[in-house]
Amino acid sequence: MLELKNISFQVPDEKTRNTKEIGILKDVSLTLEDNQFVVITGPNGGGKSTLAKIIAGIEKPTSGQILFDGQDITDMSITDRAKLGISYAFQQPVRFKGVTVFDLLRLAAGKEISVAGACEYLSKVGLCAKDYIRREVNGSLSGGEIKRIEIATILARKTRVSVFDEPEAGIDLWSFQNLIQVFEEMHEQLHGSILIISHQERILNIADRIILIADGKLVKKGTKEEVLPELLGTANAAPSCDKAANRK
Ligand SMILES: Nc1ncnc2c1ncn2[C@@H]1O[C@H](COP(=O)(O)OP(=O)(O)OP(=O)(O)O)[C@@H](O)[C@H]1O
Repeated sequence: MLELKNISFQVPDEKTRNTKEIGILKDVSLTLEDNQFVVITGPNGGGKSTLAKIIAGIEKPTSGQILFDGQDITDMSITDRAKLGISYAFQQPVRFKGVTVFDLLRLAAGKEISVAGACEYLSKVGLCAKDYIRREVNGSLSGGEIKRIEIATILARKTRVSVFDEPEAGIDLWSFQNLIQVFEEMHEQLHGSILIISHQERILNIADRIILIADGKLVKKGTKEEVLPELLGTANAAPSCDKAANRK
């Protein structure tokens, strides 16, 4: 079980020459139960990616505590969190020059896997495996391809907590349908928790719980029946222009 207790994240406000701070996350508490599928959604700039990075250990909260099975991991590095079983797929994945797709999948699996085994992960994310397995994970891959390869590495990793930041970004409609199935299968077969940041109603629809984050705060959490109607009802509301002022 992963618990976030009163997480806040502040950064210096450049507009005030760093004399003041901007609150990106404000006192966010949430629990990710074992085997639970949670989707975090909310308006752009609300703090969702920051929260995911805090879980992965990429950012450190200004205050608050993160517990994993009761162990305080707030000050733990990304590598140590990964060893504990927390994996994270970036909104914009990183490229690794000189490393092939096969190497990356083997590294992710943490053990020797066959080419056939690696190809299976690629097929799951809608890539024709033979076209990609020997390719380098460099700038020659398109945004959608690299995104799918990264999702395949998370599948290979089979960790206790898998965090995906907007997995749908850059993915075409056909592959998107596949992706939904991948997440459903992951949820059924993997004994771990899945946390997805998404704006897509179809991903929200397959979640056990939905969390709404806006303006750095946890605004609502509950089942899709509890959260979706209100969310869809407010989706057309005009965006606020005084967001920056509200953050203070
Ligand atoms: N290190 C930082 N310094 C300054 N501002 C930051 C920093 N990190 C995040 N922000 C700001 O905090 C806000 C929240 O960013 P974040 O990426 O977490 O939002 P998000 O909810 O994931 O948005 P989106 O839906 O657009 O991906 C944004 O306005 C962003 O510009």
